Amino acid sequence: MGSSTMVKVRNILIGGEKPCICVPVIGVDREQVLREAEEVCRKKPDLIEWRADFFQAIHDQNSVLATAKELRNVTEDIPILFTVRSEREGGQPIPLDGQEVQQLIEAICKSRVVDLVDYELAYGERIAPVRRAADEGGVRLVVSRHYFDGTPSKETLVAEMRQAEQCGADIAKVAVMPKSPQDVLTLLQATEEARRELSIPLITMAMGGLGAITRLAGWLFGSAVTFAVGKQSSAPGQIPIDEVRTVLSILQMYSQ
Ligand SMILES: O=C1C[C@@](O)(C(=O)O)C[C@@H](O)[C@@H]1O
Repeated sequence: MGSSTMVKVRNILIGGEKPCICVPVIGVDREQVLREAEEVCRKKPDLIEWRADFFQAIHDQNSVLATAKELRNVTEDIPILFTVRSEREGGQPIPLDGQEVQQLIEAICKSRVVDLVDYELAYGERIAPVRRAADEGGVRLVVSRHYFDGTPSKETLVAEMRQAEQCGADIAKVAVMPKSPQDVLTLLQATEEARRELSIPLITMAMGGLGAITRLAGWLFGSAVTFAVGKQSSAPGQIPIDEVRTVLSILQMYSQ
């Protein structure tokens, strides 16, 4: 099929000709989140990710919704991706179980204060109701899978992106932790194959130092978004946004 579908979110196009840069915000409370967001917005990322698993009041839905609303005022037209990364996939320990996370994500979708939500492929049957809530709120759904301890086979990675699409994802995302240059190639090959097969945009990265190349050149293989550091890093191997932007612009200039 080939990834023909682009996802338009506010003023940006995900899966278009240019790669998008997403910067995480990982503050632990309202003040930190808003201050960090103000600071990173000055660097003009294409997207902001609120990693709400770092937020200490995550158990208090009203507080999460109120902070998301304030974040919206800070980021203005920069789209917000709302993520509660599970501990098993590299996130912070949080006092919510699977059902409570689902309820929170659905509430966030329906509140319409964010533009995209991340939900893990491992949640399985819970994805369908989240998809419906996303539709209700006009929110885009990113279905993700993270391997913090290694890199599965290319076939597994492609199958997971395919499964994400079948579950109704608007965007499929996979992250791996390479232990060798071969693992980095596996991630890039899986990206390139999935790009040819699937119709939704992909976000892929290899983490850590070995994987840094994928954060800079992954879009040439089909990764539509790269995560970069605005103020604080949310995963190993992320590179500061200004440096990512410089390299992307050089690659874009000479890869036409
Ligand atoms: O899924 C991802 C990608 C990421 O893990 C990275 O490696 O850049 C960073 C996370 O904040 C984000 O949710």
